[in-house]
Amino acid sequence: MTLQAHLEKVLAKGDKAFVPYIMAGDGGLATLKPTILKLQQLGVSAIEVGIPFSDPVADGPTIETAGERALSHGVTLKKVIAQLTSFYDDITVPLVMMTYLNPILAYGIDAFALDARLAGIKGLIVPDMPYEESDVIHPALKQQNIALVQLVSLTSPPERVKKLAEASEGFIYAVTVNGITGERASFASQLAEHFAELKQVSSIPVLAGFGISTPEHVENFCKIADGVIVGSKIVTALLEDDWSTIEQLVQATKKIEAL
Ligand SMILES: O=P(O)(O)OC[C@@H](O)[C@@H](O)c1c[nH]c2ccccc12
Repeated sequence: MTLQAHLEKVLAKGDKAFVPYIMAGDGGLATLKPTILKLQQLGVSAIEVGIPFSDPVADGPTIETAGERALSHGVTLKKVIAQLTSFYDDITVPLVMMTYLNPILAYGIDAFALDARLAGIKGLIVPDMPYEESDVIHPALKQQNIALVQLVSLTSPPERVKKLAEASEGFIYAVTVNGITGERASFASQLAEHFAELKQVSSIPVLAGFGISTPEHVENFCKIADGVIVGSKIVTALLEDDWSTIEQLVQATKKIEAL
């Protein structure tokens, strides 16, 4: 099943999508399997699997230090893919990989796309690759049925939003703030309008991400979007082995009445 179909199945049940972000290999590569299987058991809709990178673009301090920890464990794109492949049969939740372009080019685009599919990757986010340059990897991804997810920022002009919304695959990653990843206390007030416009130009699910860190945030964004992506809060909770916080965030997507 494609990433989009997976998410639409969640939405058809009346739930909203919950997508946790994890830094692969934070705590060592051996943590990857138990973490993914436990999140899957909690009923998350997909998992964004981040590849640590020496030169990240949009990462705030929490994700950045998680990346440094993973790198100190010797984690690489190749090792993550090999590890995921080793428990492929246990994975039922769609995986969305977040990696920068350089590791993909170093891997070899066709080899990466093939190996990623064999590892259970259904979608890909490449934050430092502008949509205009996505032709470099898009054909290889298409061949392996891997959706290339586009990020839409708050500052994109309407024409560009429309273009990105049409080009995005799997879902649209709607960034909720101007700036970097990380927990936030509050959000801009006109977000409801922004999401309404985004929903209007998109035919695929629209998920909100950046700064979402409490059950209340999750509920609020689920009223205006099809679901949420939570990164920093999940990374911190995993570090502290605090599964009740994660469970509360997931549960907050299950009692949503649309506006
Ligand atoms: O950490 P936050 O604020 O909850 O946001 C999710 C984000 O961390 C995750 O999706 C992500 C991590 N690194 C990225 C780089 C670009 C875009 C998105 C990301």
